[in-house]
Amino acid sequence: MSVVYNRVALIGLGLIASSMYWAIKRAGVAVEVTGYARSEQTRETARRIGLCDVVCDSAVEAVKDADLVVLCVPVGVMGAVAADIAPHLKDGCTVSDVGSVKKSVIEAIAPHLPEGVHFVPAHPMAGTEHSGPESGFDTLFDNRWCLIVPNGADEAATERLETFWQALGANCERMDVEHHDQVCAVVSHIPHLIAYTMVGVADDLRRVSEREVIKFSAAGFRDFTRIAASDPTMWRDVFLTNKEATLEILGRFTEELFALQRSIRTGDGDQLFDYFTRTRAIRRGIIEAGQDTEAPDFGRGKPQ
Ligand SMILES: NC(=O)c1ccc[n+]([C@@H]2O[C@H](COP(=O)([O-])OP(=O)(O)OC[C@H]3O[C@@H](n4cnc5c(N)ncnc54)[C@H](O)[C@@H]3O)[C@@H](O)[C@H]2O)c1
Ligand SMILES: O=C(O)C(=O)C[C@]1(C(=O)O)C=C[C@@H](O)C=C1
Repeated sequence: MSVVYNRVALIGLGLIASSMYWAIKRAGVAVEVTGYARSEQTRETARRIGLCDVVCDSAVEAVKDADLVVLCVPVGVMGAVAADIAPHLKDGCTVSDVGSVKKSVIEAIAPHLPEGVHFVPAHPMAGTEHSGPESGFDTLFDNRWCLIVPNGADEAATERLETFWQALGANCERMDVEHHDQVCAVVSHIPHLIAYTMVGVADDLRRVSEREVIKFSAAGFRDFTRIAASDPTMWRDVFLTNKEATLEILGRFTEELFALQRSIRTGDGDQLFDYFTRTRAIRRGIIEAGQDTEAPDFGRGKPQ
């Protein structure tokens, strides 16, 4: 793979930035990668594990002469970081982010950026429940979507960023801002809220959580606990900044939940069966589209 950006700066050295760094090295798409994280401890860890070619003690230093600057911090602090680095950006460089929410992040970042800097927001649809500089790995983005939200950005700068993400293993798709936030509310934000709630309910039932949860939990509840172990700062910010879309989808979700509750109470087995049949087809569709690498291959029939 050839070099796409000479110098890349990663601001915020957590799961996503560290995965980006290892994937950048694997692909050889940048000559030099600088990094900055707010806490001294994170910077020390980064230096110890060789995360980034140069770990800087300020964001201003990290973005100096960078051709691509990627903001990899929680969505609630994107604006403050943009304000800090804006006067020090190289003319003609691209600024991007990996935030899980787009409308509020664009509103927070864009006003700070000088003319002559290209702003191309992006969002890799890949992650784990882990966070911090030691949680990243180079295959995180392989065969995952990276949503690009150009929002009027320069075409050449957008295509260049797409080439970069493709080199990191992702497939790119462009989306407009509102659509992005609504889709992510459905496929990511509300599922996380449901997992947090389910694990919280189990925890409230102390008797259950102290013994039975650990002892009897099979795949179903374990999947919920994995998701509910996700970073509290990141997810607090997601819900506070994607209020409109998450409240709308949550409203739809509770309506459906009440309908199912009614079916259980009235003994409407047909309604429950039809509902579960419909949702099962969705799961199979995801697997057939090759989006779940851990799932069994339904095409091969039942396991022997
Ligand atoms: N974790 C996921 O599954 C996932 C997936 C896609 C996108 N995202 C988005 O990526 C971004 C980063 O998420 P992550 O999972 O890598 O989080 P993380 O908690 O692993 O890392 C965030 C990093 O940002 C640093 N940071 C926080 N405030 C800062 C500031 N003011 N200045 C500089 N650094 C600061 C933290 O110290 C930490 O190193 C978030 O915006 C999140 O919404 C996360
Ligand atoms: O795989 C996970 O654990 C994730 O939570 C990743 C996940 C998701 O919900 O799919 C989480 C947040 C993102 O913005 C994108 C991806």
